[in-house]
Amino acid sequence: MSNEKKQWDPSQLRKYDISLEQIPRYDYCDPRVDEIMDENVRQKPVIIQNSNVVASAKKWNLDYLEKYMGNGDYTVFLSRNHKFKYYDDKKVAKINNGDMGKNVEFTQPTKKVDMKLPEFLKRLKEWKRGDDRLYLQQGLNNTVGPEIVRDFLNFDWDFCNGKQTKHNWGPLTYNLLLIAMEGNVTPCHYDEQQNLFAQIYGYKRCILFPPSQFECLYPYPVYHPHDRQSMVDFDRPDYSKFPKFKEAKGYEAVIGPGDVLYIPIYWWHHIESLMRGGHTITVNFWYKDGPNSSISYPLKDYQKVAIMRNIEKMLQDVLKDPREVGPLLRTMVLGRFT
Ligand SMILES: CCC[C@@H](CC(=O)O)C(=O)C(=O)O
Ligand SMILES: [Zn+2]
Repeated sequence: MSNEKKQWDPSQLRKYDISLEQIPRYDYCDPRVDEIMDENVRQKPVIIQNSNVVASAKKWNLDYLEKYMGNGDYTVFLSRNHKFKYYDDKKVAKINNGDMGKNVEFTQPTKKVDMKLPEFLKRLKEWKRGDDRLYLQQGLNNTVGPEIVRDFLNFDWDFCNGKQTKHNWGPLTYNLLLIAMEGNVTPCHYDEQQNLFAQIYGYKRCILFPPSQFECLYPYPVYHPHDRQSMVDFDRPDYSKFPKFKEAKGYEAVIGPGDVLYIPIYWWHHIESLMRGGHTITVNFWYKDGPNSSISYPLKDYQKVAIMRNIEKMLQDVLKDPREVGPLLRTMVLGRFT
């Protein structure tokens, strides 16, 4: 892991026992960027350097944001530890109203609150060991002030739209503004969207795995609120429950201001704000997948993940009790397809 910029030190990275190779970095105009992103060839992660995707947000430090973000209520997650594992509210509700039977429980690992930006920034500045950690994760919408809207409109949309068209992505669904405390971790998960992950301030370490590593990363069942998240705790992996995690092979990079990391759809990613690196600011660009013009065989790994998801959903719908899904699949497969 080269830290060519000397802006950070390997001691600021959390230690994991995972085999990792470097994610390549190329200038935004280098043809290899599109070759790597090409969905028909590789669709692998790449760091796009020196683009102007979010150049208009270079001035987004905390004072500027406090001054111009406006008076909206922003979504902030609170966590008792450094992890901010995503959960789906709708799936929590289904469990709480007994849709999955009485034997399924779920404890939310983080608390989602609405907070005005000045309060968030005050808590960030006054934070001391033992306090809840905070992570602001807010869709950029019309609650932000006119200066922020102007900066947003001045993102390099030609570049983003160019990638969307060239790589047959679907519509842009979301731009999420992410303001993290140093050391915050978003644990390993995949999203069903293409992602241009634009780093604005501070440094984030990103660990990615291809969809083919599905069986090494043990995602929660689809009905579970932690659907799409890995069940493996990278800090303390339970190799008896998740033996194949030992075989996981990933990619990593540390990204800084001006870097844009392309996270391909269905690729697993674990993202951490460097320890002792101060707060970080990121804006992501989530795009739905485009229409599959023509299905080509063999199917791609990520398409097989989508198929497995649909099978799980269908079984869950008909069986109702999640405890029956495993035994039925074992009956169907063991001794017949193995
Ligand atoms: C809520 C989104 C968090 C982000 C990871 C991170 O920056 O902590 C991510 O997972 C993504 O952009 O897909
Ligand atoms: Zn994600």
